[in-house]
Amino acid sequence: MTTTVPKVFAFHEFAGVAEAVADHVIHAQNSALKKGKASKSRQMSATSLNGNVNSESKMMERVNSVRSNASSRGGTEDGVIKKLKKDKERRFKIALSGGSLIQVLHEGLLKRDDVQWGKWDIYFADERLVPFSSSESNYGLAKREIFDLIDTEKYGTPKIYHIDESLINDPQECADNYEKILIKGFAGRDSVKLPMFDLFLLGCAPDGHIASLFPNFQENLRENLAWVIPVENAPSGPSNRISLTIPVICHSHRVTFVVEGATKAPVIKTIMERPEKGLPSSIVNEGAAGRVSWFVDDDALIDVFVTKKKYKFYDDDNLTE
Ligand SMILES: O=C1O[C@H](COP(=O)(O)O)[C@@H](O)[C@H](O)[C@H]1O
Repeated sequence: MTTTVPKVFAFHEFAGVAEAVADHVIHAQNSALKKGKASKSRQMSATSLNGNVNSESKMMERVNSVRSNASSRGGTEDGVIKKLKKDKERRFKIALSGGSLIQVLHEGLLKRDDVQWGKWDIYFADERLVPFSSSESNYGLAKREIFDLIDTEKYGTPKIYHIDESLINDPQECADNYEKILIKGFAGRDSVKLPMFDLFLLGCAPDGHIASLFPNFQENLRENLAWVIPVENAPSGPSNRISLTIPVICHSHRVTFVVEGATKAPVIKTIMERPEKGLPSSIVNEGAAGRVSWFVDDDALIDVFVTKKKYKFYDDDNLTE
């Protein structure tokens, strides 16, 4: 394995991590929805064409502007309208892990007013096979700490894709069922080899597991066909789980780790300094090279030799990506 160094953003305290992670997530959202200045002006034209503007002259002005923009770019008016419709239908596809990440998102995201929750498709990186009401359920935790607290009147309702709770006693069946849910959400297995998330959010436990991929479970780490696998006899936490696989994680547009606390410093040291040990995170750092970021507090970086970056908040008003 070669040594690929990911971007590591360091923070003095938890609040700093939460705010920066929220900004990073919203930037990923905005890029996915193409909510830049260019698309904003296109959206205005779309509104006019949908008849939501009272003044007829204003509407004609915008229709003409769409026409002239179309012809100046060598396109047709029909083509532009189709594109406007496509822009409107675009969704932000995100995979969430459970554990401490949920508290980070609770702190950071709920206070932002630029989260377009109604355009989010939320999947889970992994799930512990316990009832949703258990404090150990990833979906259950995210529901209580985030989803139930969203002002849906104002921001819309996200589509949430969780496991089928009735299958928690059968890991294989549960994994197969969740894979089917992904296949449906990502346009079918025949048309896409792997789903592509706009953003895949991961934690990393002190024992090095990410999602429900554990360091010594080599077969799981090598899985390259299934999108979702059953995990049995997990060495920590609930023993039965399902997990999205390494190829799915690495195929994402952005892969982001969020890690805090001194108990994680030893594993972060191994990940950053000894990639040849092949911990799950090191495999992802390598497999998704160039698309991986780490948001880590200083406690988790004690004695870790790595280049730390300062996170710069985005100004998405100028987003043209
Ligand atoms: O078991 C799990 O643990 C990891 C790491 O959790 P953390 O609390 O140490 O951040 C988590 O990312 C995963 O979703 C969960 O099932």
